[in-house]
Amino acid sequence: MHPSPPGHNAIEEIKEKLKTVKHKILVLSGKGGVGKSTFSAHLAHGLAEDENTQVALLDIDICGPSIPKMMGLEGEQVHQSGSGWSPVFLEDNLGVMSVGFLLSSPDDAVIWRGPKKNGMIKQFLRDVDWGEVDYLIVDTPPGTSDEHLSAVQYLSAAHVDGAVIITTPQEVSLQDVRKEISFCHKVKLPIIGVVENMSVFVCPKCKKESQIFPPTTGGAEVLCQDLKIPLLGKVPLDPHIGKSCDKGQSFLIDAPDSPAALAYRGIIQKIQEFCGLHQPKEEHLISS
Ligand SMILES: Nc1ncnc2c1ncn2[C@@H]1O[C@H](COP(=O)(O)OP(=O)(O)OP(=O)(O)O)[C@@H](O)[C@H]1O
Ligand code: SF4
Repeated sequence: MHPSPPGHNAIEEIKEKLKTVKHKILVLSGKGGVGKSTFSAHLAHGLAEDENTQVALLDIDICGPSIPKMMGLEGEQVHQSGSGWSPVFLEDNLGVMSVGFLLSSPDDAVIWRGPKKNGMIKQFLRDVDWGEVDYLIVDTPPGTSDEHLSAVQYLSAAHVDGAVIITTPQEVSLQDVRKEISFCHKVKLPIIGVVENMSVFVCPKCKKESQIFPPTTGGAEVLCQDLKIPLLGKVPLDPHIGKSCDKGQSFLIDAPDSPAALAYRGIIQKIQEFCGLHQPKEEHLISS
């Protein structure tokens, strides 16, 4: 069952709070474990490499917040300011907010039920004091659950630019992407494009490409052609990505010339171009 649309006051408050945020990007995946949080973290790192760009990363994966660890911010806590919660700053121009900062231990399972989760998402959107921000990246929970719909509803009130959908080349993941795409159409969320993650393995010695997960149906490329959605790029499988994340570092800095870092950069550039070209539409609130 879908949650009812947020009340008029909540929408107005969120709209007011996010007025200082120029671009809002949702990162979605139908399946868990396909690399959505890793992508969100590196989108934030990549955009924040320009010190004149203010970037905010919001992790609303209420059941499995992994952003604090990936950003090297485990154990940090949010502070209450006069006008709301202050994000945790990794750099002067990169602020992070995660439900993980509210847990007493990283192992605490967050098993809140729908209404409480929705309340938490609303609170994040309404009460975090982001300040003047160029890009807000929202790492969402996997699936097309209630949390998604609420996040999209609240964010759509504040003009979302669009969604980036992450998948692996495997059919099980692509099937969920199709559902995710129809969900986006249903809630009138523009789709920036699809990222195929863990596409191939590039041998560090001879640079030969091997398909670890051979696509049976043509992978994301065919899906994007069929559904007339941009394929933003393919990120190869690189074990160093996990190592950088475990250390809370940017893989883009750790291995700048690797095929995966180059792929991330190409995708980030396309997202920047999309945000520059597309002005977010006027409110597209859900009437269901
Ligand atoms: N291109 C890649 N190459 C190698 N490892 C990767 C790549 N992308 C992600 N990973 C690894 O895959 C694992 C899952 O990634 P991540 O946590 O980002 O997935 P997720 O989609 O956000 O999962 P969930 O939705 O369950 O939170 C991590 O260990 C991460 O380091
Ligand atoms: S891809 Fe080439 S270098 Fe890499 S392990 Fe195979 S043969 Fe060796």
